[in-house]
Amino acid sequence: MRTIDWVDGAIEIIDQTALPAQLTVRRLTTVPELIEAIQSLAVRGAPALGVAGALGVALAAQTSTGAARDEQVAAVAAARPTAVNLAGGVDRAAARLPEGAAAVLAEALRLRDEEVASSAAMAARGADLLQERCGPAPRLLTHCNTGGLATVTGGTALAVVTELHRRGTLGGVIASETRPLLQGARLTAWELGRAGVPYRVAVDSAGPFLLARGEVDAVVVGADRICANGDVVNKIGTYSHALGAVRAGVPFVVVAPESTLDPQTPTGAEVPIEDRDGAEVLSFDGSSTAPPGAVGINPAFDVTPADLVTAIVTDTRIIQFAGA
Ligand SMILES: CSC[C@H]1O[C@H](OP(=O)(O)O)[C@H](O)[C@@H]1O
Repeated sequence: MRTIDWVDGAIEIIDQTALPAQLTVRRLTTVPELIEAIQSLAVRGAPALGVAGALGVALAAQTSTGAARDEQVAAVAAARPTAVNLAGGVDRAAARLPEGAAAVLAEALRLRDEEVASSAAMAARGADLLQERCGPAPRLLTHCNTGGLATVTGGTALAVVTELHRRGTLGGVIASETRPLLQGARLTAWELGRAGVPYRVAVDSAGPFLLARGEVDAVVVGADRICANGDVVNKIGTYSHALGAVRAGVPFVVVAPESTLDPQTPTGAEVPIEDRDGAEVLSFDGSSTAPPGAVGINPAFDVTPADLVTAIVTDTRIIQFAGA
């Protein structure tokens, strides 16, 4: 099942806010509906956002013209600031606007198909690397959600996990829950369960201690933007796991398609970090967890400096960092 696709003239997505309780497909027929879905994380994950951005341009080209269309295109690109794929997907499809709506859609569908192929390539390349570096049955820690739900299908870091399971060489996997929106506990757990992969869920702050206790052979995560110097921008909590990995002497491996590399941005210091509503921190499953008057702080991403990264696995290469 694809996380996002173009079906009969509209965008269809799996509504990730309803998982794991309900598997719901939503049909988006207007650009404002798409923007709301992006901002509420009904559709999320860097590669999926890239395809959403490109299909958003196709939707704008199909439903509006002139300045109104251009405003809608700009609004899609600005829906979330951190994952480079979103604006990248918009730019790629928008370059075809002079050729007409059909050309825009064709470009968006090419991007969709490229992301599908990228997932398969990263799965094999990443599994080979981890087996080489960590022995025949690596025990992994992963953060946030990087499965098919974060892409079109297949995933990035989680595709490596499921590939090792398919090979019969996965020693185990711990998914950190990923507060406050629980992409790990809700989405990664759901995907691993469906794939028949045994897993355990840990609170985010347990990661460094589990590493210190020798329970993890490698940390494997995705990315939302990889800067020119190798700094990795990813879900909040990634940096803590990287520090724990280096302290424990185990590899910290990032799995991301080439479309997430951003050579135009020199370092992580220049990346806009999405600050989400603090109320997300102060509630759980719809119930408030803090007293009236509490104020939440809610950066959605952090920056892992390149010197903490062992390797970046993309769909076409492995970038090794000597420092780690
Ligand atoms: C394979 S990219 C997944 C990437 O996106 C997530 O962010 P969000 O759930 O806010 O879209 C997280 O950073 C994942 O690593």
